[in-house]
Amino acid sequence: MALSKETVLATLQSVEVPGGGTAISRDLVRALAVQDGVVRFVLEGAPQPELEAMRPTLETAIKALPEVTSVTVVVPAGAPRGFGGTAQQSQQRGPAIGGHPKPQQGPQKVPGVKKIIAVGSGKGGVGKSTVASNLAVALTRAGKKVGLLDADIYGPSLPRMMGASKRPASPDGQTILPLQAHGVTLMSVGLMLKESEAVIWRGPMLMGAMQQMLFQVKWDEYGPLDVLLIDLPPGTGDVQLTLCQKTELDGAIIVSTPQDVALLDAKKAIDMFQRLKTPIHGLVENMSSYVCPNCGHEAHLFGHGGVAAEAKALGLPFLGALPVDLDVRLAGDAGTPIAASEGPAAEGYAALAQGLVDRDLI
Ligand SMILES: Nc1ncnc2c1ncn2[C@@H]1O[C@H](COP(=O)(O)OP(=O)(O)OP(=O)(O)O)[C@@H](O)[C@H]1O
Repeated sequence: MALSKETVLATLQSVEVPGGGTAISRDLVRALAVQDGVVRFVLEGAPQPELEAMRPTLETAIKALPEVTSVTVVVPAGAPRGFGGTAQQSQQRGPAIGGHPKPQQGPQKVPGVKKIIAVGSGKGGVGKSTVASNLAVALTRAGKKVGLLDADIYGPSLPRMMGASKRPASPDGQTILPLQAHGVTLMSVGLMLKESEAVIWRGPMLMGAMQQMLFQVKWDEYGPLDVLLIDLPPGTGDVQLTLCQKTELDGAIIVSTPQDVALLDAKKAIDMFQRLKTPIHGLVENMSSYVCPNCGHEAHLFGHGGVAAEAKALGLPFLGALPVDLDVRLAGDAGTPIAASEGPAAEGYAALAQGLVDRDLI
């Protein structure tokens, strides 16, 4: 009888590996290929020395199968640290982030959260995280209990923008306790990983991480949330899809600059949400205009009014225009969003927040 994938998986499941458990129970096996007696797979999801230590055990076990002619087990160089491990290890260093998504029946509510709103953009660098962090603070100032999840796995900037850098605690090695900054309950993949780790993840790892960020984080740690804002990565990839499939998403806000290239990508993001049946709560034009602080001249660096026009054409609400403002950038870099201060920029965000509250979206 020809060697099957199931036989190899069953063998891997039966062998205890150094560090405890099996490579299957610890979700360490990726890209298993079995063909004509040749077995190949990748070991990923635990510290590299641990993976190297278990490689010979696994190779020996697979080679012992009668139909096997060769075995190749690959441990990628620089495998992420801090994933996987036994329950005891994971309790010591906090929960493992990333891994295959767990089976789940349909979209589920996130415990302790009334509404979930995604903040997305098509293009990167248009100010999505700036808008998400400031909107979170403005909504908090308007009396709402707000959570903010940084799902921008490839460039998590919310810890810096919100002035939070502590690694979240996990008393039982499973539940993750979010941080609190400027009155906002905050969690970011960036707080759980070393800077270079997430960028090497493939789709399933990203999807697993998203699922954990939604369901393993104790979002009501500081009281039940009226809304959880999710800062998405730019584009229309695995994170966006996971979010729409795993949770009951109440709506999405799309941020764009008025520039044609940004708008083109924003339309793709809108199309994706519409196809996934997520209501679009509205569009925000960021970097809409620039008023020279010296002479008062108003310039339109990236064009002007394009997002409002697009919203009208698509029959979607236009939520507001936010100018290019040096203070907005400096405040973000300093870890205190401008919405936490007084002045015209903070008022712009307060108006954006109030508009959402008035329409009963939050
Ligand atoms: N209205 C604004 N005025 C001045 N600077 C801004 C404004 N909006 C965003 N910025 C600055 O532009 C840069 C990019 O913004 P931000 O990180 O919010 O964009 P993003 O769309 O989330 O990017 P990414 O694609 O990396 O997630 C940041 O340095 C931010 O401070």
